[in-house]
Amino acid sequence: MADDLTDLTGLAGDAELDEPAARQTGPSALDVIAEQAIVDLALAEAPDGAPLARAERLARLADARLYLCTPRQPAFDAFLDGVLAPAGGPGVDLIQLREKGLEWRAEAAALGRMVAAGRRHGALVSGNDRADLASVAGVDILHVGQDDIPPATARRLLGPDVIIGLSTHDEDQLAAAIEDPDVDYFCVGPVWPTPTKEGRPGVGLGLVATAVAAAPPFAPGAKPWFAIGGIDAERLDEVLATGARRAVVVRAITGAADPAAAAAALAGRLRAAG
Ligand SMILES: Cc1ncc(COP(=O)(O)OP(=O)(O)O)c(N)n1
Ligand SMILES: Cc1nc(C(=O)O)sc1CCOP(=O)(O)O
Ligand SMILES: [Mg+2]
Repeated sequence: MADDLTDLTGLAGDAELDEPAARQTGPSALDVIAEQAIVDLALAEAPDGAPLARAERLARLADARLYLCTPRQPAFDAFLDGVLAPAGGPGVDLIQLREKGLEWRAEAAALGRMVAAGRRHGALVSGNDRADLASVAGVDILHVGQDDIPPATARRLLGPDVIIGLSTHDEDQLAAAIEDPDVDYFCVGPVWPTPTKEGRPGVGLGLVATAVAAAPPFAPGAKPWFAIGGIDAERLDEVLATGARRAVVVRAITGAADPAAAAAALAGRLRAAG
C-alpha cells in the first residue's frame, strides 16, 4: 500500500467512480463492500489482525505513559512506525486518530492503517467520537468527550472488550468518571489553554493534583488517567511534579521537527518518573 495521503482515500474514490449517477443518492451494496474492503486491506498488513481481549487491553492501558492524538500525516505509515514505541524502547503507547470532519471512508481507511501499525508495535489504537467507525475499524479504544455519545451508550454498541475513555474538565466530571463503570480511563484538561482545543479554558495544575489524590497513578484499583492540553517538553516536569504519570499530547509530537525523537524523549522521561 502506497504511503501518502492521496492513497488513504484512493480506494474509496474508485468505488465512487464506478457508481451509476442514478444511484448516487445513497450508499449502495457496492459502497458497503468497498468501505469494509478499505479497512480489511489495512488490517491484512497486521502480523496479528485478531482483536485483543479486554484483559490484554487493560494491561496495556495500565502500563501506558504516553498517548498521542494525531491527524493523518504525510508518509503516514512511516510516521506511525517512527513514533510508536519500538520493542523494548520508549515511544507512544496509545495512539488516536483525531481529525475532525473526515468523510466516513477516509476516517475508516486511516483508522485501519493505524490499527495495523498498532499491531506491529504492540500499541493500543483509539478512535475519537464515533462508535460506528470504532466498531468497523476494530480499534482497541473509543475516546469520547462530555458532549459526545455517552459512555454507557458506546458500551452498548461496542461490547465489553473496547476500552472507553472520557474527557473531564472539572472536579464533578472527574468524580463522575471515576465512578462510571463504563469509563475505563479519563483525561484531565486542558491543563493549559491550547490552540488544538480552541475555546476551552485551561484547568491548571490544581485539577491535575485533584486527580492524583482521587486516583493515585498505579495504586491498586485506581482508574488510569492522563493529563492533557498544552503539555510539551518544557512543561512536562511541572506536570510530573503534581504526581501525574501519564500524558496525552498533540503538538509536542506532531509539531516537532523530528516526531520520533520527540516521542522517545517524552516517553523516556515519563517512564523514568516511575
Ligand atoms: C485522549 C483524549 N483526551 C481528550 C480528548 C478530547 O475529547 P473531546 O473533549 O471530545 O474533544 P475532541 O477531541 O472530540 O475535539 C481526546 N480526543 N482524546
Ligand atoms: C484534544 C484535546 N482535548 C483536550 C481536553 O482537555 O479534553 S486538550 C486537547 C488538545 C491537546 O493538544 P496539545 O497537546 O497540542 O495542546
Ligand atoms: Mg469528542
